[in-house]
Amino acid sequence: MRAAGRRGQHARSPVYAPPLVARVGDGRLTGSVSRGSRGVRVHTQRINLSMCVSVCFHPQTLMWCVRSPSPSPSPCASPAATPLPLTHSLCSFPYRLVSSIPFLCSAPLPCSAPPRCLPMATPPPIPLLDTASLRQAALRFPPPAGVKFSYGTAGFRTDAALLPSTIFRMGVLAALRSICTQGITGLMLTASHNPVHENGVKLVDPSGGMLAVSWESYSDLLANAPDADNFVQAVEDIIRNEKIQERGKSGEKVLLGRDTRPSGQSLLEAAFKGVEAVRGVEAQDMGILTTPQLHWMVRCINKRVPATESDYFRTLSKAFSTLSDLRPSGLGECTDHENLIVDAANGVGADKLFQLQKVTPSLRVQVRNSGLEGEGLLNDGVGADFVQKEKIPPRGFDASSDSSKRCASLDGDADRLVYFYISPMEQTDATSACLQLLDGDKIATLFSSYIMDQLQILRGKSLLSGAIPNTEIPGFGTVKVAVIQTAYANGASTKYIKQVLGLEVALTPTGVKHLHKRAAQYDVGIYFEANGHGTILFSDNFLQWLHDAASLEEEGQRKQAARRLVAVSEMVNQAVGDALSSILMVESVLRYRNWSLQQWNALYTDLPSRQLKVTVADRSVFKTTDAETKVAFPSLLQGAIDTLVGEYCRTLEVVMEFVALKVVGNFLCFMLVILSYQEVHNWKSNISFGQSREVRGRKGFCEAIRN
Ligand SMILES: CC(=O)N[C@H]1[C@@H](OP(=O)(O)O)O[C@H](CO)[C@@H](O)[C@@H]1O
Repeated sequence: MRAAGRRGQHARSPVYAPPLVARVGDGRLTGSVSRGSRGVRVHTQRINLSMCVSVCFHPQTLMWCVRSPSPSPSPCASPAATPLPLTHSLCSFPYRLVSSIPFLCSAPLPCSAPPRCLPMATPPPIPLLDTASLRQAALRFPPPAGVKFSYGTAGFRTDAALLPSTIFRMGVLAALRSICTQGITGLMLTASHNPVHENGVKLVDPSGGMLAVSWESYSDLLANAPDADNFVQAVEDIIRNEKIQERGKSGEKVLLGRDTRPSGQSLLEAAFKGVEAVRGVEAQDMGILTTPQLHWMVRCINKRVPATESDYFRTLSKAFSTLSDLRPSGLGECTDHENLIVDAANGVGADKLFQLQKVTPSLRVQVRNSGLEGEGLLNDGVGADFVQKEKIPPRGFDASSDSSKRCASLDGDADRLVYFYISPMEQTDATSACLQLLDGDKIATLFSSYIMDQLQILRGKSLLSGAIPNTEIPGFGTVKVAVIQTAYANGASTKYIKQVLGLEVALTPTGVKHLHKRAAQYDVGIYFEANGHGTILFSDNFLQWLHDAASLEEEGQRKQAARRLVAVSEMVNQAVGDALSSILMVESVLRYRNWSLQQWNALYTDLPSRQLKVTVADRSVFKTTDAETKVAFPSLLQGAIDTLVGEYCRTLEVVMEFVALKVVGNFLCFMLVILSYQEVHNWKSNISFGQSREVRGRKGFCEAIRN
């Protein structure tokens, strides 16, 4: 908005550094203040309101005035309206002062007649975009020919060389999302567990969670626009569709993070250019981070709590110490004298673990596969995905010298965690050593049993009094607790959680966005995918009660249990699954129980299973239902799978749970059945799974499922 004052001695000299922010209706009004010959003026940067206003500040009376943009050069010619005191809530208008500014200046009253507020029928459009420069910027990042981008379970992921246009465009989208939600968003450059030559992008909503599902189609739309003109058109469509023009405030920002991939730096440039192509939105480089750290920062910054990387480490470390201090007496010394050996997948988790360890001396960790020269490539024969799928030790681990040791694996961006140990050869019937995997399911049961213990204490019951579903706690009421899993969960874990812990288990499709959303419906929602993604969520209501109980209860067991749960809520990432905070949680629970990995593993025995992955020409052909446990299309497929499963059940005497079908949307993933796209298309004419070329081409279907 144009400043009204004549240029004079004081014209445009800034008076206040702090930004001035007033909330107006559902928009926010932000401006800087300067002193002109007519007094002190507030220059608004952006207004998206049902009425268009400027704000001026009456220095002698400490008054605010709000007026319409003047059609004449002299706004003071407008009829008078009563100025409103600074401290006034401005409620005669739909205005609320959200931050006041210190009064520093005493210039003369600017106008003889204060201006008035004048509603305007249609606000003039405030362009977010300079379409010409957006087009110009987009021209610098042309999309690769013949590539179709598809927003997968958690964003885009492909060969890094193909990504600059997509990253630029996701920068634009993250900026639009920031304006639309009036919050700070995030953009993480990572391809997680995928090979080092790939990269990708995950977008973070102001809640700290994944990008809203309703915006995923915009991502596809932008990423696949064939040229700059179509891209600009698509951006304008989104702005219109989401009515973004009317929502803007200032202070919109996108936090940018990246993992250690070499392609990260140049893709970061593309992301910067994308964000800054949207007027008024700032991009802030947060440096090299784990994916969960960026989610955590976005969540915290939007909640106005300290959100730097040091804050992250400090918060985790403090909660870990609290849990150590609250370890029940009488358990004796911890059995975990040995270091935990962590395979960091040659990724970002290694350095972050070093940093965490610096502020958490009682965490005894030895890091391997840290990505240093000579240690190997990111995710190559190492990391949580490798260990979980292959069930063999990662590179850098030796079956004999590391046997029985406490080990864990992260993935490349440290949002997955699995634990494992290698059984000594004499304890296995095989000729080679056997890796004992403690995957996301085992972690979920460990966490759930700990949470249930604490609830039992809060309930005033003995820990031995058995399963307590939906615990009634004096002073709070019923605490709704559930464990959220996907179709990949091992049936033995589900049975244990339901029957031994007495907890509800909910199934959702694969992808953190689904599990997280479901977990948030409970007072305590523990979610984990078998691959090691997961966390524990607490409802605001229950957390508030826990805080009160932790401070108000008399010294005793109940107070301790409340304090433990508060510490858990601070240590375990509330935005997304986080391998580093999950390590601290696992270590805390093992210390609390004085358990070794072997004792933890003995909670239940996994049913044997094998996961097979088949690349198909077009995964979108396949539709699943019942949280991905059944094929809905092609329609004959499920019947054939059932028949085949039935046959193998008979011949191999395998249990039904072993052969349940698991299908995932990102690629076609069967726990058991192998088929190819071509075969699905020939389905009606001659398909017989057991005889298919793919099946014969491997070591054989029977052998595959026996492993
Ligand atoms: C944040 C997120 O949703 N991550 C997804 C994604 O894992 P990444 O570790 O982010 O690659 O793909 C997995 C397999 O499809 C799925 O299990 C998981 O939930």
